[in-house]
Amino acid sequence: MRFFTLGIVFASGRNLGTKGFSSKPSYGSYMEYKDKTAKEKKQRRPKIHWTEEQKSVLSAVEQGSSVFITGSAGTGKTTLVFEIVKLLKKLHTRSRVYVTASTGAAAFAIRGQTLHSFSGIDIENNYDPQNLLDVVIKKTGATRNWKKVKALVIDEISMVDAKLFDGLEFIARNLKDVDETWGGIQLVVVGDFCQLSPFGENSEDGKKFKKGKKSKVSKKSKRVSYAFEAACWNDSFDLQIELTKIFRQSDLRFIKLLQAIRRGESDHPNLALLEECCSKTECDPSAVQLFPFNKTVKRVNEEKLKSLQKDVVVYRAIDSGDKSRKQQFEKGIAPEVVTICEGARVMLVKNLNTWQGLVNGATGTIVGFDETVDDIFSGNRLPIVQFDSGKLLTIKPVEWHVMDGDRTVATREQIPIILAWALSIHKCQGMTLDKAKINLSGAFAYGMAYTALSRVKRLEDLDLSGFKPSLIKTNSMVSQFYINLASQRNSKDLDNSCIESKNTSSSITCDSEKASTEDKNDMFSLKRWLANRQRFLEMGFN
Ligand SMILES: Nc1ncnc2c1ncn2[C@@H]1O[C@H](COP(=O)(O)OP(=O)(O)OP(=O)(O)O)[C@@H](O)[C@H]1O
Repeated sequence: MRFFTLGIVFASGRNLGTKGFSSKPSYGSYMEYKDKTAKEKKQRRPKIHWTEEQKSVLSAVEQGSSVFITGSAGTGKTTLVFEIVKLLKKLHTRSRVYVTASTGAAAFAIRGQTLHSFSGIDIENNYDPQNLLDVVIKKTGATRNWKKVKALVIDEISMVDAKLFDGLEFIARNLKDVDETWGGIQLVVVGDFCQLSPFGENSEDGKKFKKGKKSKVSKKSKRVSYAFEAACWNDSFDLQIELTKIFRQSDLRFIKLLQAIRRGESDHPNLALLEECCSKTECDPSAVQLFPFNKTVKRVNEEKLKSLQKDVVVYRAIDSGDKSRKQQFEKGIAPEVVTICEGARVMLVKNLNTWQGLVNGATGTIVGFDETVDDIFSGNRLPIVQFDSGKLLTIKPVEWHVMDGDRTVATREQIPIILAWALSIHKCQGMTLDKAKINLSGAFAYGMAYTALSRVKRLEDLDLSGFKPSLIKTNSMVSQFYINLASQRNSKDLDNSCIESKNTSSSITCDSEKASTEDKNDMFSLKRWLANRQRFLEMGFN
């Protein structure tokens, strides 16, 4: 098994283009409308320059290795998954690659299906491996998936229980009838254990538990067990890698602050920076408000919509496909009903055009309804959104799919916006927000403060209330996991360097040059390199 963790490297955010869409498209027929939408999708996409870390993952995947990819928020995990899926499909053919995520929202984001629907496991199942196997064998579709799968991607692993992870491995080994870990399936597992997880003390039920209202759920979910605690975890991967180059933020002070919060440090000197964000007197009306609880979010959005005192327009989703699979839409981000009016604050919930900044999480205001374009299904005029970036766009319906491998089993058609005066912190995981007004009062979960604060690119875009250092919480098992991951990499670095330095006396110089050219701005890497160098000298190498 290999461990691989590079030093922390900071990079500036991507520069997005400025071209806008026409605000008043006029499409004669439904087919023309679909054609035009397809052409728009094919517009130039931004070029991604893969980092060395990302490249090492891609080359490992290309060689058939099983990998675990982790890293802070905004390190490009999801971006990498898309590229990995392309590679896997070339390696194993389309129909043998299954892309899954532990939640509906995450599954939509990576154009996959939920882990449960792929595997045939129900959420309420007892995770005893033999019991799980018995459940799956009775399901023809799931058994077929397991027999067919050659590569399995699992995103948002922080939300998968250790027992479930072991159970899935047991099923794979048995149904594949191959006596290897995971029955020889190439596994790609992705996630950040420092962000939110839905179970145990990390869920809203955890709050009930703390307050002493011992509900059935809270009793059951008292113990948090992370996938990395699974007995098969270490044998499951050839490579475990922590991506360290952060793309979402570029301000070094902010990055350091977020890293400290991610590690659960509630006394970091950079915490003082948050004080400035707490003392803002004027609230930017374009900022998305984030709250720990859904009920607050719903209340704020409803109150705001009502206060506009305008006629509302209602868009109902059109669902098609398998009835049981359609239920999955309820858990996803695709809204069933969108109720809006002129002046409403909204947010895109699908990437429309990454190059133009029209991405999941982009916010704007409804400035009117297009007189020339009807929603083909509801007959309503389509809404025109003035995005905060300045772009004006008529929002047309898009499709979300529930997949079973490479088969679409259900489709939802809806306009891809939701009301966005307020959102829950759980819902914003994975999003980049232009501006956020975060109220952390009552934040109850490990990683909640980190997940919320890491959504914005700059400290200036943050308006904070209800914050106290005690809200910074990281599970100690999670911290230990990351320390082990880093230290195993460090000792591997040292071993390799020692071998190199025995072979060539110039190896330290070469490494030094490499560090200074590749990681110019990377103080952490440099410090680590210096520490290693010191250890070298102490060991008698020079
Ligand atoms: N190699 C790269 N070059 C330039 N931009 C990149 C690169 N990799 C990722 N990005 C950009 O970084 C941003 C964050 O990426 P992404 O959403 O994939 O991060 P993430 O690790 O999945 O974040 P989160 O954990 O919050 O979901 C995106 O805008 C993405 O386009």
